[in-house]
Amino acid sequence: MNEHIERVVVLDFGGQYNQLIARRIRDLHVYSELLPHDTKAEQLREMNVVGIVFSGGPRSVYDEGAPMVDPNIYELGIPILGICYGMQLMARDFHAHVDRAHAREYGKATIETQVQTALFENTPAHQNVWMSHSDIVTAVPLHFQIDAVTASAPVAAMSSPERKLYGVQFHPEVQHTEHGNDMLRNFLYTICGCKADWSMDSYVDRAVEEIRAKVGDKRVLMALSGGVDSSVTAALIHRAIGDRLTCVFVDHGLLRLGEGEQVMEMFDGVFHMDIRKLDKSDRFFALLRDVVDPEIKRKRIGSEFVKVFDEMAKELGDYEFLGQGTLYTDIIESGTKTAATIKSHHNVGGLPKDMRFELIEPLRSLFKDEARALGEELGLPHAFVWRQPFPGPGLAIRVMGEVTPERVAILQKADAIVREEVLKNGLDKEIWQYFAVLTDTHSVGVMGDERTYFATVAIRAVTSRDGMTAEFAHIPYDILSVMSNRICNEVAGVNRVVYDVTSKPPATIEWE
Ligand SMILES: Nc1ncnc2c1ncn2[C@@H]1O[C@H](COP(=O)(O)OP(=O)(O)OP(=O)(O)O)[C@@H](O)[C@H]1O
Ligand SMILES: O=c1[nH]c(=O)c2[nH+]cn([C@@H]3O[C@H](COP(=O)(O)O)[C@@H](O)[C@H]3O)c2[nH]1
Ligand SMILES: NC(=O)CC[C@H](N)C(=O)O
Ligand SMILES: [Mg+2]
Repeated sequence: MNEHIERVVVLDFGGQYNQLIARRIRDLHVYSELLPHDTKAEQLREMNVVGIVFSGGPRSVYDEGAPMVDPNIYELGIPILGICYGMQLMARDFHAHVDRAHAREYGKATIETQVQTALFENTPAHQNVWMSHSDIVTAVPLHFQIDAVTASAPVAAMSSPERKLYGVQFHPEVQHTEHGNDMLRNFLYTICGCKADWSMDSYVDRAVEEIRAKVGDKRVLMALSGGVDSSVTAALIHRAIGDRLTCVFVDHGLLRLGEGEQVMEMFDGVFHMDIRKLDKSDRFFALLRDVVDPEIKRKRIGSEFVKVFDEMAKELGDYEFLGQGTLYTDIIESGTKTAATIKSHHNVGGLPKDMRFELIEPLRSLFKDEARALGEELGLPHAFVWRQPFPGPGLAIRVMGEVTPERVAILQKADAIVREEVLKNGLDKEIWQYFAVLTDTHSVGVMGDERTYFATVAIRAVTSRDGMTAEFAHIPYDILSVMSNRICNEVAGVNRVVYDVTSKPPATIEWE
């Protein structure tokens, strides 16, 4: 990357949305990248940085060892936007007070702007934003002003416009902050004076070149699930190295009803590459016997996947590389040096430490919508690119408690009904993911004048753009009612259906 290109740097305090901030800025045609929070002011001065963003983060600013910035950064005269932890840090550094866990705010909040600063230009005085914090700035530092409040946050936004320092308690980078993109645009163009001189080079060409350079004349074994990310990755690797790519699709017994066959059918005739399906359900069920802890489930599945690939590689000959459709979302949720572990995605945090493969993951800095755009650019059929995401550990993380073939079979039936009804009613275009969860709760029911004591199924359906934040989908009651009736009537062992009405945060999309 050309050092002289104008850039906005995001200093990383370990927040879940950090890469998303950089991504949103790049979408606005300004080059942006994430750097460690302790990057020196001197280094920034040499890099043609025109704006700095302090990201959010899981820590509290007064915690021992809480991540800090080089104080000289405030002397650079470069505009700074502090987001959440970033604003709290700015408040602390200028000697204002931050209260620990004063008012927990997760999800939607309404701010009322007090001062129409450059950041809020062309946005309404009352607007919905997305919050995810428990600490709070209670008073602004000297020479700062309060720009916005919410019902529970006395300082939802603050600034010192002369010094070009701005802070917001909410997250402008997430889709659910209505005018977040306008605020980022204002920050870039009005406050930092950016030129809009960046556009994503042809990602395909660059990725193909990188794969060729890394793999040389060797071969790649690709973990293919039939999902969006691995299909796009396979197409990309295939373009780079042709038939030195072998794809392996593992049926771990935790797939949705009929999925094993459907995936192979889908690929047939579209992908002219070597694809093998392996039936390993016995092994995975044996491994999950008695396991109820979600993190243990994920880790066991992740390492078993790699074992299967390892055996396959030995059987087929000589493979040093493992291709995976890992996205940035999988990496951040699995935890990094500064980011907390939310859940270990099987393909990242679930990988064994002594794995002998080197990984090829060309999508690892992308978000889902970017992966989809890439898929379209590669000419993949619409049905591949717009499938709803399905997690690698499959139904194991949608069966609360122990995973047995019998419980998975119950879930498969309930889940098929949810999917059928969503498709029948044409809701699949607006809903990001829709599925059933088998809870570990039993409850009393009455069926045919008899008492039952059966399992509860939860329906989960969310809207989202990239899976980082989500809102529960507003499925009409009459459709929910059909789903509920059908599940209780058609799936033996279920007598109650509930609808999950939580957003992410505070919940996640999957239940485990
Ligand atoms: N059943 C499977 N067989 C082989 N590889 C798998 C399987 N399930 C997941 N993987 C690997 O793990 C990666 C991550 O899974 P993930 O579900 O996030 O991606 P995906 O299945 O490719 O796309 P989507 O998010 O649309 O489901 C996949 O890209 C793939 O490389
Ligand atoms: O490949 C995957 N391996 C995993 O271990 C995993 N866990 C969650 N997901 C998917 O990631 C998105 C975000 O999910 P959560 O809100 O539940 O964290 C949603 O789209 C989830 O379906 C996974 N995908
Ligand atoms: N999302 C964040 O940056 C959270 C900041 C801080 N840990 C809080 O709870 O308020
Ligand atoms: Mg998947």
